[in-house]
Amino acid sequence: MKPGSPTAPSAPLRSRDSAPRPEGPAPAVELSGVVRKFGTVTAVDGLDLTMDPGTVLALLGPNGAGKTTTVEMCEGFAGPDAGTVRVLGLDPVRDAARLKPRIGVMLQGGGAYPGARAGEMLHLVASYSAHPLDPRWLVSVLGLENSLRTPYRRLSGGQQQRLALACAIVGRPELVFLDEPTAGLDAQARNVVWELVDALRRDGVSILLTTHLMDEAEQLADRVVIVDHGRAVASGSPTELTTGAGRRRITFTAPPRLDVAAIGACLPGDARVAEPAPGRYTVSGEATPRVVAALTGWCVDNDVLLAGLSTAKRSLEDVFLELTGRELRA
Ligand SMILES: Nc1ncnc2c1ncn2[C@@H]1O[C@H](COP(=O)(O)OP(=O)(O)OP(=O)(O)O)[C@@H](O)[C@H]1O
Repeated sequence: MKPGSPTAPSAPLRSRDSAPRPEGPAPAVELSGVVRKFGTVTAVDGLDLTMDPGTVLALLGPNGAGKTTTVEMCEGFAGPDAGTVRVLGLDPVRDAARLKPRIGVMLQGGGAYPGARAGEMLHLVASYSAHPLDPRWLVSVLGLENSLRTPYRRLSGGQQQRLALACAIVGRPELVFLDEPTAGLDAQARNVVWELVDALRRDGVSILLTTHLMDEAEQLADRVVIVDHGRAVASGSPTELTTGAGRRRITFTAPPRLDVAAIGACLPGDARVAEPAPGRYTVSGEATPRVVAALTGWCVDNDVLLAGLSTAKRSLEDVFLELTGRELRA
């Protein structure tokens, strides 16, 4: 949360339950070999994942990657077909009664009573908690003052999203699940949500969020797990994933179907060129002036005009493309 921000949370967010437990801190979330099938569709396919307490972990992946299914198993809505799921050291299905007071859940689509007014809903959810946050403070931070008397079904999509977030955190959970928390929000509302997530993290709350927005994952997460077809294809901090231990890579755009083997043969060292998507190329190995000169030299010799060339830090989108050969938004 930026200093001086008019929406800066000032109320204590820390869970009353967040003091170290005698048995030592269990991982906030631990999945081991988790499989979940729907008929012939394998939504989650052998997923391993460990999330440290007090951190923000983003599950990043395209539509249908298995993010929501994974989160729903953590929330105890369904058990896995194989493997184990542990949340705060507990089995979310078997130990649901012990776990529910310690977690907050923001569902895609809200999971609300359609006729209830926004203010009634928030106060109802707050009443389930022994030590809730002040609902008036949350309403103010999330800009919901003018929506309190509006029935849930009449709220705009963005207002429903913000109310769902307020309901997820009003009980001071130790761990919050946020499924696509900024889907459908405008830039201003998205920033408010990002700032609130940041404030929760600073107060020691663990947050598992799903997103298909690279900038959201980069901005919020301590650790990103890139998911595709129900599997983790890469994980690490945003910096680790985008810089690959500090190295910069060359990417370039040019007409599709260039002879990548021929280009690679002109480059110094063992650099290889790949075309993971039509017209988008990557060069393996570290970007150096000699590699750039050799690449542009090949273009001169072959009358190829580059549309773009970058030696900047890779984005998570680039990382996903390199790993899967597909665009993250596809
Ligand atoms: N209840 C269900 N019945 C049948 N198939 C399902 C069910 N829930 C999920 N699936 C399928 O499982 C796969 C993973 O879906 P899931 O919703 O977990 O992906 P996701 O990564 O959250 O996608 P999105 O970003 O679109 O929400 C998809 O192929 C989806 O169609």
